[in-house]
Amino acid sequence: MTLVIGLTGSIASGKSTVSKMFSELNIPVIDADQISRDVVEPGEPAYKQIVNVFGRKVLHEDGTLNRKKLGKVIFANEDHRKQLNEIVHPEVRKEMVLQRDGYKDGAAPAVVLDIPLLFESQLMDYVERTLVVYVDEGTQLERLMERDQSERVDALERIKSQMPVSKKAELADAVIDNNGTVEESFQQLKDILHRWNIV
Ligand SMILES: CC(C)(COP(=O)(O)OP(=O)(O)OC[C@H]1O[C@@H](n2cnc3c(N)ncnc32)[C@H](O)[C@@H]1O)[C@@H](O)C(=O)NCCC(=O)NCCS
Ligand SMILES: Nc1ncnc2c1ncn2[C@@H]1O[C@H](COP(=O)(O)OP(=O)(O)OP(=O)(O)O)[C@@H](O)[C@H]1O
Repeated sequence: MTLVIGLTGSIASGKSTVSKMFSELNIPVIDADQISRDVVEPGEPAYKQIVNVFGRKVLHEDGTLNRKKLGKVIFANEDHRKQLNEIVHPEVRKEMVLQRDGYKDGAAPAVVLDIPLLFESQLMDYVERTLVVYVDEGTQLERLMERDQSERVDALERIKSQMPVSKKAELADAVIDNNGTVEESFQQLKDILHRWNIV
């Protein structure tokens, strides 16, 4: 049986970093962020709805989505964020389920759904176990600003648009404390997967 693991956390808590560790262990990862990029490509249904709702101001000259501009709009305004989520999330969920079911009862001992908004979007029924990558707020802000070269106000807007990662850690079946080194987090992951009889 293939165990379906929901990997989540908050922005810049280290989900992608832990996703890479799963790949190193030959455990497949389905990345909701990547799917959310695929479904807004020009010509996709969600792309047309985004242009209808937000206008061409959120597009580059070449017609592709200006992610920075759309991000500014939706992280500064909850109503706009809800409008975008209503357009994109159903398309992401459809594709995620398709990919997940392709792995079930396959050879892999587990498949991972990397879903940033797993708890906010109440997607716990899509997975069997939840794993949260935890980081304290100060480290989260520092790493986010460093990675995205973003301003403090923009980084804080994104962090505040999600459930606090400390709350997610309380809801999770297992937690990786990612405040230390990447190696220390990798050891925590292996210990959890050993407990779950995956490795
Ligand atoms: C607004 C967009 C265009 C900004 O793109 P950008 O390349 O700057 O960010 P990216 O997509 O890489 O997201 C980075 C992180 O932001 C956070 N985030 C993204 N969208 C949201 C959202 N709607 N609500 C809360 N947090 C979000 C997540 O932690 C995500 O991992 C993009 O984030 C988007 O399309 N969001 C709506 C779809 C969505 O909710 N995706 C995240 C979960 S599937
Ligand atoms: N243990 C760690 N030590 C130092 N830096 C780290 C650690 N874990 C992650 N990072 C760095 O912190 C930043 C955020 O990590 P990552 O991109 O994995 O977070 P994320 O949760 O996937 O973010 P997002 O929600 O935006 O997808 C990256 O630049 C990453 O290299």
